Amino acid sequence: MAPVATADIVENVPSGKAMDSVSDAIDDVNVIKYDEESKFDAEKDKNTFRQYEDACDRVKNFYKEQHEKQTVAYNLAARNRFYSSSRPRPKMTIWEAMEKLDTLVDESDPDTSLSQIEHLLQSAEAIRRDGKPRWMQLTGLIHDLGKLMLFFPELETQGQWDVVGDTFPVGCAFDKRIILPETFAANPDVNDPVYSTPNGIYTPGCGLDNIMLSWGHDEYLYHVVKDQSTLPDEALAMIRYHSFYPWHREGAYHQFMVAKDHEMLKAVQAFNPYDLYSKSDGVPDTATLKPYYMELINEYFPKGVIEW
Ligand SMILES: O[C@H]1[C@H](O)[C@@H](O)[C@H](O)[C@@H](O)[C@H]1O
Ligand SMILES: [Fe+2]
Ligand SMILES: [Fe+2]
Repeated sequence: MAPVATADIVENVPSGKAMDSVSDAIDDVNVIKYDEESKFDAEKDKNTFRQYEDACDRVKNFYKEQHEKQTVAYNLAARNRFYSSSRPRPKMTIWEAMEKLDTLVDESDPDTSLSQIEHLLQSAEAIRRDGKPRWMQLTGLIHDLGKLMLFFPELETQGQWDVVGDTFPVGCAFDKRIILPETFAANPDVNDPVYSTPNGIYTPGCGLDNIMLSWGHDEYLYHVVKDQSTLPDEALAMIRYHSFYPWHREGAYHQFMVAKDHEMLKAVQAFNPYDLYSKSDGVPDTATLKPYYMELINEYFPKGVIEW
């Protein structure tokens, strides 16, 4: 857990008794209160988001390709490439990464016409306006930076289908609650005697850490951030599972969860409205917001330059 900027809180608090309330105050700024209603999405018309059956051909074709090609074999190969010790790792700061990502148009997304940097700032700003912890604001700011993998040739991404879009486990049956489920018919794993069973290669209660989620920007960024930042576990879960809608929204694959996953589910669900419904907010002014977020980045990424 990262140290909180305590200067303001600690000032003028000399006695031992009062110090207790200081640590209470520190906890308070860092903790998400799950029972507290989000003010931010109360006004949104949620039925206008994620309408995949009515989506344009660009989005439908994206999922057709993704559902056909995300196989166990492909996922193992992608992970091998990523973990290979000989892989040269590009180096850049978080802000440089945000600027680099800005040219990407996400083919899986029916809900935004804005650039990636604007989407990241919208998410972070919505979290900040709702008075959520600083680490969660930063999580909003960076959560999609994994899409940068498209620009790193050594990762050999195959197109957008192994970078963006919702995620789902491979190695067990594809659940009907994944969007456009009929498009899995063309995935060779549906004919595999093990991968096509409800639990597949996994056992119930094995924990989500042991499930191979379709390869893409969530898993990639999770691995980059977990060793190079001081962000808490909840932030790492928000990054790793934010596209896992069949799990966090539809309630699928719960048989694999362990106690920690139930805690993390609350965090991911608390994060989701800020990712999804902020897409209809106004366009943020990048230059004005930069100083605030640079400070936040420096707080949780002590190295400055990140190895991607
Ligand atoms: O189209 C979107 C987009 O690619 C997001 O970054 C991802 O997190 C969502 O799950 C997906 O539906
Ligand atoms: Fe995402
Ligand atoms: Fe996002």
